[in-house]
Amino acid sequence: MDPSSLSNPSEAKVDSLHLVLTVDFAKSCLAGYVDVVATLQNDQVSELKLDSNHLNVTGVTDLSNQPIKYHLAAKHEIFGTAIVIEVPQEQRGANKTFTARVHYSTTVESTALQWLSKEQTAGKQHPYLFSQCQAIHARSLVPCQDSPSNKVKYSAEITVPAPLTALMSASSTGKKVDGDKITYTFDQDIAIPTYLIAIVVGHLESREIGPRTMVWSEPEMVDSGAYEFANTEKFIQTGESLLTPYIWKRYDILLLPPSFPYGGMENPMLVFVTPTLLAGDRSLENVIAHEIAHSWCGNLVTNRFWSEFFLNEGFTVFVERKIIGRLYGEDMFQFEAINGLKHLKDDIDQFGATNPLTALRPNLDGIDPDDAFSSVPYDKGFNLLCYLQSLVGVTEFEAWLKSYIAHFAYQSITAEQMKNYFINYFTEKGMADAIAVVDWQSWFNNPGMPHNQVAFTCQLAEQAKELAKKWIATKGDGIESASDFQAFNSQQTILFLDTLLVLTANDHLPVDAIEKMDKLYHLTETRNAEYRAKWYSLCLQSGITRIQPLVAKFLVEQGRMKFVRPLYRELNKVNRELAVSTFTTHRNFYHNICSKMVAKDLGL
Ligand SMILES: CC/C=C\C/C=C\C[C@@H](O)/C=C/C=C/C=C\[C@@H](O)CCCC(=O)O
Ligand SMILES: [Zn+2]
Repeated sequence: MDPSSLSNPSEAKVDSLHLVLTVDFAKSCLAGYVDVVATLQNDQVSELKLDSNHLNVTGVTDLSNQPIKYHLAAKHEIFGTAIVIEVPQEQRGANKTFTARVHYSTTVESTALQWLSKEQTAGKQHPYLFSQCQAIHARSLVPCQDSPSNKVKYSAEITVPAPLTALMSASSTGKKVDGDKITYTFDQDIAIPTYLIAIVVGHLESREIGPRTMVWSEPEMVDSGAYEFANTEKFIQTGESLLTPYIWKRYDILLLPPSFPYGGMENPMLVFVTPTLLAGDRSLENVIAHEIAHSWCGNLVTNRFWSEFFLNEGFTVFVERKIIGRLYGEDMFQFEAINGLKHLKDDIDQFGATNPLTALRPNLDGIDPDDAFSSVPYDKGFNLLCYLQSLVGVTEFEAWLKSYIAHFAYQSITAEQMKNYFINYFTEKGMADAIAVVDWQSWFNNPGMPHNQVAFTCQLAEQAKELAKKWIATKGDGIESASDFQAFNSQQTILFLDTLLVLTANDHLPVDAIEKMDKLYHLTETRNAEYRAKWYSLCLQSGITRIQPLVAKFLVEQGRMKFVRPLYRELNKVNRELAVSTFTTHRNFYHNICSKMVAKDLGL
C-alpha cells in the first residue's frame, strides 16, 4: 500500500487514461474529462479510488455520459482528496473492466502546473504552460492513481489557442486546426507511472539533433539548445551498450523557461531541462546523460514507493557516470563521484546527520516527498552501487546491472527485490562469500553519510584540490598567474570551488584574497550557472558585500531549486532583508514547488 496515495490499485487497478482537455490561459486552467479504465482485482471490489488535489470535479459518468455514483473523501492536507467511484453492481467481478469518465478542471492551486504570462517568456508574445508531476503532483493535473506502484498507458486530446504547440511525454499522433484552436493528439503505449505524465504548451520551435532527438524550445533558445545537447545520441547509444535497447522510440528534449525548478525531469520521450544548462561549452551535459539514464533506471525499472527513490536516482546517477566514464575516461567517473560526495555531505549537514530523512530508504508515512528531497537518494544510492561493485568487480557488476534492468523492466520494485536479485545472482556465480559482508539494513536504514565509503581517486581532482589548498595556505600571496586555473575543465573548476567552500566554511578566506582570486580568475563575470552558484556562496560566506545584488539578480533570473534554495539560505544569513524582499517580490516567478520550499527555507 503506497503511503503517498489515497487510491486503491490493489483492488481496482487503473490500466489506462484518456485525457480530453482544453487549455484556458485566461483562467489558468485545463478543463474537460479523463476516461479511466480499470481492472477489478476480485469479486468484492465495489469502489474505484483515484487521487486528486486542487481539482474541481464536476461529475462522474460512463462513456455515454450517464451518471455514476461517486463522492469526494475528506481532504488530506498533503495527499489531497480521494475521488471514490462506486462500481455499479452489474459491473463487479474479478478481472472485469470498469470505465469511468471524470469531468473536471484544474485550478490555479494545481501544484503540477506553472502558467507563464507572455511577459515571463523569452519571446514575450505568447503565454506558456508546463507541468512537473514528480513526485505526487500528477493528481493536481488529472484524477489518477498517483502512485509509482501502478503503471498506466495514456492517450490525450489537447486543445490549445492557435498558434501554440502542445507536447506531452508521449508520441504525437495528430494535429487538427479549427479556426483559432488547435487540437493535438498523443499516445503513450508503454505503461508508465503517473509522475511521468507531462505537458507543455507554448510558442515552440524544434531542431533535429539526432536520429531520434529534436530539441524543442521557444525560438529564442532553440539553436543554443541544439548546440549544447549535440552529444545526446552518443549518450543514448552508450546507455544501450551498458544496459538494454532503448525502448522509448524518441528522445526529444524540451528546453524550458528559466523558472523550471529542476535541472531536468526524465519525462519519457520528452525530457524537460532547465536553460541553466546552456553554458555554451557543453560542460553541463552530464545532466542530459543523467536524464537519458532514467530511460532505464526509473522509467523502465521504477521505485514502487517514494521511500525507494534511490532505486530511481542512485541507479541513474551510477549509469550517468558510467556513460560519462565510457565517453570521457574513467577519471571522469571518479571525478563526478568526488563532486557528488560534496553535494551529499552538504545535504546531510543541512538535514542533520541523524535525521531519518537522510536514510537511503526513509519512512515517508505522512510526509510530502518534496520535503524529503535531497541528494541522498542520488549520491548515497550511487555510493551503495560503487560499494557493491567493489565487492564483485566492475565487469561482473556491469553484467549484473544489465541483467537487473532486463529482469525488472516495466515493473515497480522495492529495495528488497533489488537486494535479493543481487544476492541470488552472485550466489549462483559462486560469489556468496564476497557479498556476505554487505550490511544491507545499515545501508538502507541508517541516517547520515554511508558507512562503507569507497575511495575515489582522480589526478585531475587532486590538481583542483591542490590549487584550492594553495589559496587557503597562502591567502593568495605569491599566486600571480591564472594559467593553472584556466587549464581546468568544468569539473575541475567546480571541484576547486567546492574545495574552497568546504575548507573555508569555518575559517573564511580574507576579503582581499577573494578579491585577488576574482581579479585573476574573473569568476564574478562567469555565465556558467554552476560556477556562479558556488562562487556566490563563497563570496557570501566570506563577507563580500558587493556580491549581494548580483546574487539577488541570479535568484530572479532562474528558478532551479538546486541553486536558489542554498543561495537564498546563504543570503538570508548575511542580509535577510534583501533575501526576503527579493523572494516576496518575485515569488510568482517561481514554480509552485520552488516557492513552497524557499518560503520554508526563509521561515515565511
Ligand atoms: C527520499 C526522497 C523521496 C522521494 C522524493 C521524490 C521526489 C521528490 C520531488 O521533489 C521531485 C523531484 C524531482 C527531481 C527532478 C530532477 C532531479 O533529478 C534533479 C534535481 C537536481 C538538479 O536541479 O539538477
Ligand atoms: Zn534523476
